[in-house]
Amino acid sequence: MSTTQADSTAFEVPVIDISPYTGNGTAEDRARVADEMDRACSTVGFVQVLGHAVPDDVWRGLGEAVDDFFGQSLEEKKTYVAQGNRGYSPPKSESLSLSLGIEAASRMNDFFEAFNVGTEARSFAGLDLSEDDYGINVWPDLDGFRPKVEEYYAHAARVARVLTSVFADALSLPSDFFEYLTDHSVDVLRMNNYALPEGTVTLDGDLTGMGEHTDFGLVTVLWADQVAGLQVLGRDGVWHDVSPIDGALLINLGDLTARLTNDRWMSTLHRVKPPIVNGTIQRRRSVAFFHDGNIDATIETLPSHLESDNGLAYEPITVREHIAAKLAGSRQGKANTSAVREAARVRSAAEAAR
Ligand SMILES: O=C(O)CCC(=O)C(=O)O
Ligand SMILES: [Fe+2]
Repeated sequence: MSTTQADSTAFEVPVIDISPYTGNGTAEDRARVADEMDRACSTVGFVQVLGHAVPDDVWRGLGEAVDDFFGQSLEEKKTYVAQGNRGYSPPKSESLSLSLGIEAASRMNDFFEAFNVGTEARSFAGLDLSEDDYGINVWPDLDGFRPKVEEYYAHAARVARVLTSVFADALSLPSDFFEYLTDHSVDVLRMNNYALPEGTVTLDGDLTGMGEHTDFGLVTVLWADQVAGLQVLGRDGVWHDVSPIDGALLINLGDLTARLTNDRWMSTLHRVKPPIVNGTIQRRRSVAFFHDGNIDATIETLPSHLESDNGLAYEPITVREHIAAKLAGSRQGKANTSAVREAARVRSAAEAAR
């Protein structure tokens, strides 16, 4: 067994049933869900969501698509390497902790491999958007892959939008508040595969599946295997193992929502450190849907949350500027010096674990 510095006692990721929002819930039921969301977002920043209404066959189809894609040879997968935040990322091509300005302790890039698709500028015919900001999808030549992924994508996008309407209620905002931030949202679906062919690296217990990071945008909807590996940094400064209960989607807030609420709602640090059992890593899959907001939207702290700034107010930032700074870190090895608050949290957790 590797040491993961995780302690799973006394840490729970709240379970919230959002069916009053996905169906026709009463005002009272919705208010209860919004209250639960406010509590979860201000104490944990991760939630397990039930009542999301993703049909079982769509859920299963996504898993099949992921297996089909990653089951190909590395050589085949590499033919889908693409520009920008699209296509295939081979193992060890990224280092997520640099998105926070932190050098990975192992100085080794993360071993996950990923395949990304997302919103394209050309889907918004009436708007003058650049493909450089959005990206052009590449689709593998695999039977059934594209329809399965597109079906799940549509559901994940729906769930993300339902969540922002829960957020609007929970933050006492007008119910259409998030619409002006998200009507041409930069959304990306990232399929992650954590598996290392035997003999490719030394299994020394210091391997990182995906380095510690916060997500960049408004909210992330995460479909994940129940295999161990995902760890979340609690307010106690300790990394906790998290795995979803049956049928739950995990959701977590990103930096932009933390900025809106001046950190009352948490963009929680997380990482993936699969346990190594008898010298082998158990394969794990996850699929993250990132709902990041319109590329040209300016994110500034809500007037209702300006008071709680402990002397550290966030400057307004556009979604474009924020994403560019984070990606420059994880993809080009350039530390993001503006993520001061998040980086301080990672360092103090490392100190505490010593
Ligand atoms: O694999 C996971 O469970 C987490 C993935 C993740 O954090 C990400 O893709 O941003
Ligand atoms: Fe993440």
